[in-house]
Amino acid sequence: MDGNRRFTKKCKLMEGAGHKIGFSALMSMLKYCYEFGVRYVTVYAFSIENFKRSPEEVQSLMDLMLEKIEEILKEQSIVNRYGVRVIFSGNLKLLSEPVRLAAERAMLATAKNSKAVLSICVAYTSTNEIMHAVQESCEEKWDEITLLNSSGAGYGLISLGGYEQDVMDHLIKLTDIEKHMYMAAAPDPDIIVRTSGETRLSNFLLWQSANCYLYSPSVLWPEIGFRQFLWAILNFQRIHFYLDKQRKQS
Ligand SMILES: CC(C)=CCC/C(C)=C/CC/C(C)=C/COP(=O)(O)OP(=O)(O)O
Repeated sequence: MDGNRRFTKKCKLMEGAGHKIGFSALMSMLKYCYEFGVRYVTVYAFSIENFKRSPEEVQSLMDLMLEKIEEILKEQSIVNRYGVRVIFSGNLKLLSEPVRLAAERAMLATAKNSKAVLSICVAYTSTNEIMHAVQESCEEKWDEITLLNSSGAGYGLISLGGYEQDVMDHLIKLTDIEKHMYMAAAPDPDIIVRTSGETRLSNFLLWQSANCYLYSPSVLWPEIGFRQFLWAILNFQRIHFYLDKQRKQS
């Protein structure tokens, strides 16, 4: 959701206004998604890098987050109207207690919703997610790892699948790591939309985006609307249709 501060400057608004309008833009985009049958949406709301911003800005973003979490829990909110399960993904221990508790409350309150999943990435970076998943996988198999070390057997520790899996037994497999990803509740994305014309992933879903279509409209996030939503879907379908045709011909 790139370009909220630039939108504030561009429209000469009060500090923080761009992020508030950005939240409304998010609600509109979610409505389009759910109306058109997109069941999994993941948003990059606050990265671990964002903690390096000025304390005032971090505080104001956290206040906004808190206010908006309360809003999405209301009976008539988009989340409840469309039966959306909300998941906060990231290193939630880095959040202040009120925000972390509100996030946990939101996850609990929507846990039984089953029509769609909204993953909100906060205190998130992809490299942190991967490190966390590898550490959890090692911890899970710690007894076996120590046994292996003491026996001196020539086994591999981590397997990424493929050839080496045939010739060696491995304790930690790709599926073990994936199960511990913050993103485990959602399938890999088909489309990543990054506004303001940026084509970098900036440490977002690096593991999950291997086969993903990146769409980067030039609008700032608060300006995003139905036109960009439609373009994202149509371009994705066009590329898929073309790749399918190529595959059938070869
Ligand atoms: C509950 C919930 C999901 C709340 C989300 C609210 C929201 C819109 C958060 C966006 C936060 C953010 C750092 C966006 C990037 O724009 P930027 O600040 O980096 O702006 P810039 O790209 O112009 O510098």
